Amino acid sequence: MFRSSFTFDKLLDKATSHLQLEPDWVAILQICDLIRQGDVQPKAALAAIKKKVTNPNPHVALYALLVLESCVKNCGTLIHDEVGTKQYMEQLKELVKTTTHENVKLKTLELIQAWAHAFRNSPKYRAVQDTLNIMKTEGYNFPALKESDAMFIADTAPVWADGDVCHRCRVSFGVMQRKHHCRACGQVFCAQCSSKASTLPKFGIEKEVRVCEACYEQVNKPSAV
Ligand SMILES: O=P(O)(O)O[C@@H]1[C@H](O)[C@H](OP(=O)(O)O)[C@@H](O)[C@H](O)[C@H]1O
Ligand SMILES: [Zn+2]
Ligand SMILES: [Zn+2]
Repeated sequence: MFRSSFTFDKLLDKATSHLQLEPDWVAILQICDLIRQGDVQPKAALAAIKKKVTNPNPHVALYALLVLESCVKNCGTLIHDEVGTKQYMEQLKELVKTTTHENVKLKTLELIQAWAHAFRNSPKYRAVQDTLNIMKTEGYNFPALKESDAMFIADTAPVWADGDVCHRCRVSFGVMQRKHHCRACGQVFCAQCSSKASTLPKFGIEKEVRVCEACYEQVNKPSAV
């Protein structure tokens, strides 16, 4: 886990370096992979990204907004649950109010509007639409909506469940019996019931990650010809 968060920080520094002449999409998508694979916690990732978004250097801030945009597009519920909150939207509204860089302001307005459209049928993320409406009444001019900005990948790995016993064999967790999570179904298992690994292309996970016995069978069963 430590190595992954170190990798995450390195990738974020690289993706938001003011020395970049253009977006480093490889680094940006690797950041999304780390989040999707559960290698870095969404809260920690977003906190690090927010620090970069509020960086006084406009290049760093703008690249950080691109990272944020990609995470929302590619990491699904894991990220939406954090970004779609009143608290997070207030932070973005504050950025629009305080930034002295027109392009940072414009990009942030663009994101708020795209997310409000993307989450228009999700009461859970009501705070996004509310923020858009409030800012419009406060006189902020939003750019024209680009439908493509509001298109997110549909399938992302499920949020991890919690539990005191293994979802498969019911053994109780403790000091000698550690919890593990299957990246495919999100359930919690003992080591014996989640000892296998598999790629999960349907969730955009290209590296082998921990899966439970049932999901391993499901993902690797020979497809019916
Ligand atoms: O080893 P621990 O200190 O118990 O921490 C556990 C590991 O981080 C597991 O990662 P893994 O699924 O990749 O094993 C994770 O699924 C559990 O939720 C954590 O409790
Ligand atoms: Zn078990
Ligand atoms: Zn599973």
